[in-house]
Amino acid sequence: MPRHPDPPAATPRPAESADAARPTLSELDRAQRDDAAQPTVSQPAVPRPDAVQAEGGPDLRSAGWWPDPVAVRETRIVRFAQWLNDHGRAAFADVTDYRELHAWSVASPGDFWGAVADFFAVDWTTRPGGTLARRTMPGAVWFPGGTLNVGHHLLRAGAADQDAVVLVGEDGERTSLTYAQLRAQSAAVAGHLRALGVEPGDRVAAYLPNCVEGVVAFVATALVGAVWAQTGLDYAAHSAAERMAQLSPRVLFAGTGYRFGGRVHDRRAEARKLRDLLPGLRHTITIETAGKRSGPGAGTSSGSGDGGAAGESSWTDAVGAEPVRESLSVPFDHPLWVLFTSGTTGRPKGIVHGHGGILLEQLVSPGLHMDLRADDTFFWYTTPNWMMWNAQVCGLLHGATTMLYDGKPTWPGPDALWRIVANEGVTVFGTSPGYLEASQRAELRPDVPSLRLTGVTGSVLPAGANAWFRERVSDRVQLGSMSGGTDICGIFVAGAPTTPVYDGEISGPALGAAVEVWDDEGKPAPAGTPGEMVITEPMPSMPLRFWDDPGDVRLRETYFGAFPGVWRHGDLIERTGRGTYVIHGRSDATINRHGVRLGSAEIYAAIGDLPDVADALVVGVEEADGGYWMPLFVAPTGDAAGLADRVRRLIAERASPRHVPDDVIVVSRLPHTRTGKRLEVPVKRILQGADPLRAIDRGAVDDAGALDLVIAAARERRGSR
Ligand SMILES: CC(=O)CC(=O)O
Repeated sequence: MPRHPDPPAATPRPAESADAARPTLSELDRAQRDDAAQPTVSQPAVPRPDAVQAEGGPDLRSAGWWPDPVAVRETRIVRFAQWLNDHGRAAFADVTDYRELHAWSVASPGDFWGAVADFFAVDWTTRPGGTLARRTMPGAVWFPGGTLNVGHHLLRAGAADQDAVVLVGEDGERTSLTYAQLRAQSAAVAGHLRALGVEPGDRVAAYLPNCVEGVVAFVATALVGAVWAQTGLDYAAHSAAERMAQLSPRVLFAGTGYRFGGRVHDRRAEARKLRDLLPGLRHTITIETAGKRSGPGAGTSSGSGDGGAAGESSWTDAVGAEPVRESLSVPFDHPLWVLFTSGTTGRPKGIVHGHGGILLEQLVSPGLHMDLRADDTFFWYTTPNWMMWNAQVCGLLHGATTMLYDGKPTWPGPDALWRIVANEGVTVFGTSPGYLEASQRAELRPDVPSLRLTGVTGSVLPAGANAWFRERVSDRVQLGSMSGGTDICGIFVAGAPTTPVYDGEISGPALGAAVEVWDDEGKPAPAGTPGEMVITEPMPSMPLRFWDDPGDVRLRETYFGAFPGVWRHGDLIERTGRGTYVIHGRSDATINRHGVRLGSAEIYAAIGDLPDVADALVVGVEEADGGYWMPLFVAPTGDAAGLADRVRRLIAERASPRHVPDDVIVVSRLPHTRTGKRLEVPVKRILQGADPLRAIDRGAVDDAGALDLVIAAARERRGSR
């Protein structure tokens, strides 16, 4: 297979410098197929001020944030639209009009993704023979014949002496690597993997906290064409094995400990347990992470490195190995990593993504939607268990500095993440709605002058959090809510530098995402009516397959079972009259009370700023006798006297009397997935009679004791009704 020459030392190439002399991917593609024969999709639009006035549309004064018309001209998304016009690939009347750009991106997906590859100067080893050779779902064929390597792209864009990765620990310890160091270390670790006998397509597992070594290990794995799979070090060994044993990894990178909530958690024994639970494992590379100072006997024995049975080596051995001189060029659809679903419904499914699809998605989502550039410091609070870790590392594609934090977001106080933003000069910051709400409850006033964009994802951003952000953080900084998922390691709906932000709404469909809202019969739902979010055109980062799913049976069932040929994502979503979106929750957790569909998000939003509610969880349970029960669990911040009545009153006032739950049950704490998501579906299933051990993988829950509390409290209340 051809290889890229010497990628670890590659000189960064300026992005957006496509070679005009070569045939463009769209030209190649047009020769292969007739895009015009394909159906186009109806397009939602995000209105501009002039357009809105002309159409007598929504009152723009209700937009909480509006793009600066001068500043947008400098954004990458506008430069992309201008570039499309200049190269005759599109003919936009207004390059700052997001609606036009989006409509084009989904009417001609092959042209769009091909243009992305050219605009960002994707470094093909072998140029593909077209862009979208088969436009079907599942089974789309993207960039046939093209070969490349994501690892090479992660290393090429940053300046040698610029920080590539910075880790801040809970204790304030700071570790960093420049791009030159990242290149050198990942080439060496790649050499170590090769010396251990790792072949393209072999799996490399990681059991690590957030650490710079994890980034190096991932890049190294990609450079040799092996497949990365990671579970955070906070998972118990058997839960990590439930994910990774499916893959029979050859090599395991294992950390020794992590910090969380002011404590060091020594994980050496757990790592040893995991090693014994992975069939076919040949070698473990131990990385001394936060547990290194926690006692004697850290498992760092310098080992054989010979690829024999159960060898061991240290990180020092790995970075001291003979470096590879080149990355392995692999086909567009060569597997890059396996991401796992959160495991809240049965055994975690392994989602396999490819080099080319992830590269393109991660050029678009941070590069165009977040305007990420080489001079940015990009910090998204995440754990290695969540796809946002993968997305954040892809900030390297843009030459940015990627910030990692290992610890609790509210330790030693609720402002922990804001302090990192301030101290490190973070320019693009990502967090969860929950963190913003906690900041609001704590009445913080973060002083973060470096910030120019904040993103949130993971759950629904209530309108109150937008207003708080404007008043207490900045009215200059765009606060963009977005939603996509592990399934594509990317976004379906999001903001962009050219779109306004309306409180509690997501600004529009993401580029390349043909988002529609359908009713249960598969007909488009009118604006203002919640329905299923569907995607009607293929995207290159859709899963190549699920791990161990012969004939793609589970993959088809998961995404294409409801509407053949159309991706049903499982989100209950509404398109507003102005073309923005409101997500009401997961569609399988929808509350359907006496025929009225209610989104749990409206209930959370109604009580989100109540200072005495720390957390809430609502479910709707269809009962065996045909009845319907809707309990709301609340965890109080302090004294719970009178809380249930206050909660009921507020929901009736701010949502509607229909949203008032049948019961408000106060519990001391609530469970989530380890990525911070509410456990609506498993709790509902358990209350409907499912076996708790089958309804959820307890290892995927942050506090399994809290889950038991919720179930016991619910049963007790139901018994007394
Ligand atoms: C981008 C996302 O949608 C992240 C998530 O919620 O998993």
